Amino acid sequence: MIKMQNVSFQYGDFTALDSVSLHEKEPIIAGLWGRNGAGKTTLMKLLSGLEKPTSGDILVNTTSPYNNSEAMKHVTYMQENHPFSQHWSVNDALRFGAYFNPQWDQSWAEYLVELFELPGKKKINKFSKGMQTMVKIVIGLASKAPVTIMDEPTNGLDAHMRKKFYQALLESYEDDPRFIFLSTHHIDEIESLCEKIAVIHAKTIIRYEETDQLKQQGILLSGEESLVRDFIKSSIIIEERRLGKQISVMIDQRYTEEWEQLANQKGVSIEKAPLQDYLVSVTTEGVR
Ligand SMILES: Nc1ncnc2c1ncn2[C@@H]1O[C@H](COP(=O)(O)OP(=O)(O)OP(=O)(O)O)[C@@H](O)[C@H]1O
Repeated sequence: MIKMQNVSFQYGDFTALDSVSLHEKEPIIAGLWGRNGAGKTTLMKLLSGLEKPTSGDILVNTTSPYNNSEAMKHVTYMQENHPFSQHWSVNDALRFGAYFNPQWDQSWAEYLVELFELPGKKKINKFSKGMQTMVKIVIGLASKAPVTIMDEPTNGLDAHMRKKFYQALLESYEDDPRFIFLSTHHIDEIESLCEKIAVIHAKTIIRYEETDQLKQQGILLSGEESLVRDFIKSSIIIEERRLGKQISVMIDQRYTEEWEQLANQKGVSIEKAPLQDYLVSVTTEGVR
């Protein structure tokens, strides 16, 4: 489906991505998590052929995406601020979607427009941020492209609409399994949908793992400082807070029953770190 091998990318003198490798051969829903400016959009632009890598190789469905209109018939990329024409209504956007995507599913498009209660004739530039996101979702899912890339697809959606998005995405994926890649900086918003998660940091992909596996990482320990320090021994501390004689640390370990039993024996309090906190901590330079 997609393969990036040692890909680097520069905007002029500035290196935005450095030696990125990412390989997925299964049709799955995968997430791309990274902090602001980490390079999510740049990576997505490279995958969708909008930018040419400075070095390295990219294959999408076995062909190089850059400047390759044939390959791009099988890739849909919905950008964070998608450049819809000033004059387009939803109906116009659907017409263009149908024109550019050979696998376009008009009945799905109409179903989604109804699901999101979008007015078909109103100009998209008069829509709220959340409504513009919904239009992106409609085009992205109705395209049924084997590689569907969506930058920040939950941007501006309220809880109710987010739920509708989850439902639509999963239904669409079950009907037609394909590689769907979603970026976010709030992992909680997409984690339940994604089988795997890629983490981008320091200009490269530092993890690409099963979501269930990643969710087990990160242990929070707190208690009297000497007890906690003695307990963690050589584990890597990725976050540390102090309150008088007490400290609270996060360590980069898998939460297991064994850790739980040991902590209880030593009088150290233990909990599983929330995934978002864990990701923020592993991508924060400093405490080690
Ligand atoms: N056109 C450009 N010219 C120069 N630098 C750029 C350009 N576009 C992005 N960058 C830089 O490249 C880096 C990665 O940007 P990118 O937009 O890919 O990050 P992102 O993870 O999508 O960020 P965010 O979550 O804030 O949208 C940032 O440091 C950004 O300032």
